Amino acid sequence: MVVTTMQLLLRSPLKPIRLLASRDCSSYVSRMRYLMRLKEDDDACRVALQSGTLMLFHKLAPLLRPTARGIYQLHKLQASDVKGILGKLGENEQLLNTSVLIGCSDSDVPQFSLDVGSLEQAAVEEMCGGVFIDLRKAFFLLKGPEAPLVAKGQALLRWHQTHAYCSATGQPTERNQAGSQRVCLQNGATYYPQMAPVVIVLVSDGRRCLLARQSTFPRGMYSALAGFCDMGETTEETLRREVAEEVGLEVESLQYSGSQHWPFPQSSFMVACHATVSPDRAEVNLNGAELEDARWFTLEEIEEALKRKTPPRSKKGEPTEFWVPPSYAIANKLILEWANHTKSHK
Ligand SMILES: NC(=O)C1=CN([C@@H]2O[C@H](COP(=O)(O)OP(=O)(O)OC[C@H]3O[C@@H](n4cnc5c(N)ncnc54)[C@H](O)[C@@H]3O)[C@@H](O)[C@H]2O)C=CC1
Ligand SMILES: [Mg+2]
Repeated sequence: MVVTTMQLLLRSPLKPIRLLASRDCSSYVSRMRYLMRLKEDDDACRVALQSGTLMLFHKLAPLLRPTARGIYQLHKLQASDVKGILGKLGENEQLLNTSVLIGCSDSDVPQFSLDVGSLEQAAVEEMCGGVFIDLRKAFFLLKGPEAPLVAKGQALLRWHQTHAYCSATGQPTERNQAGSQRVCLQNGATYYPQMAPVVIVLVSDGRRCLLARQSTFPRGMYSALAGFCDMGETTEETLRREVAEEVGLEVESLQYSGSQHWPFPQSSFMVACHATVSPDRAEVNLNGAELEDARWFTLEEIEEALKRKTPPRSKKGEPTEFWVPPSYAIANKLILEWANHTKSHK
């Protein structure tokens, strides 16, 4: 059937998305109100910093702590620990005030992140018993809620490092204590941290799913198709355009799956969907300028790839086994959902 008009169907539009309820709803509300206050009240935020926990970064690489062979955790420090490190390494204690507020733990402890890129990396690592690891690698090592926390911490620090000046006046901007905004000292314009909206889509023909790779991806890794939204586009329009541009296919239906903040390249807001194409109109016509390869994968191939929890190693010259993004990446969630759905309908 030739699709002449936009036939993108959002299936089950009224199906509710269940949120993980906290054990005590009122404590969730009070935590959110507390965070709101810290963003508005610089003095309260400075007090909170003294009793909060800090995640350290060095030139945007997070500090992790090895806990057992191959197992790492985010290394969280107290303000007093950080002051001690700054003092021993001859750095002004005021550096602590460049921390940014990230959140609040379930036990009501405010969480901050701080970049100590001005200090010698090895010296900080030795004093903390940790190691600064590139964020992409850290995503393979961290489990549970630590990965989104570290992503948020890094993204906010990066935003401050790249928004020191007003884009209208060229004059310096000044941050509030929480780091939730910056204001131009000349014209008073307020800047807030931004994310670029991206649609990520796992296309299926009912039997197989379509994954692609860019030449910059690590060897052997394939992911779902993704693309930035153009100004004025809806999610559906971006999805339809990106699939057409990148692989020359026309999608027939889509279903929303979830969303995620992704700290690369400068903070993206990923909107994840499943989409279908007709099996008799599934021939890929690759846009070689954007993608190195795009292929249909069977359920068996996907199940094998999902078993690999870390990037496979291959000897020089040998082809690398096919693998998919780490479990924290929303692409992984889409692939897992597709595999479970396809298996249950076999
Ligand atoms: N969390 C996840 O599971 C995954 C996340 N991603 C992310 O999705 C993002 C978008 O995917 P791509 O295929 O690269 O997008 P894309 O297909 O739109 O192509 C990227 C190109 O779009 C242009 N562009 C337009 N607006 C842009 C903006 N705001 N920022 C940067 N470039 C912009 C640039 O020319 C850039 O080279 C990537 O940055 C990647 O990090 C991609 C796959 C999986
Ligand atoms: Mg793309």
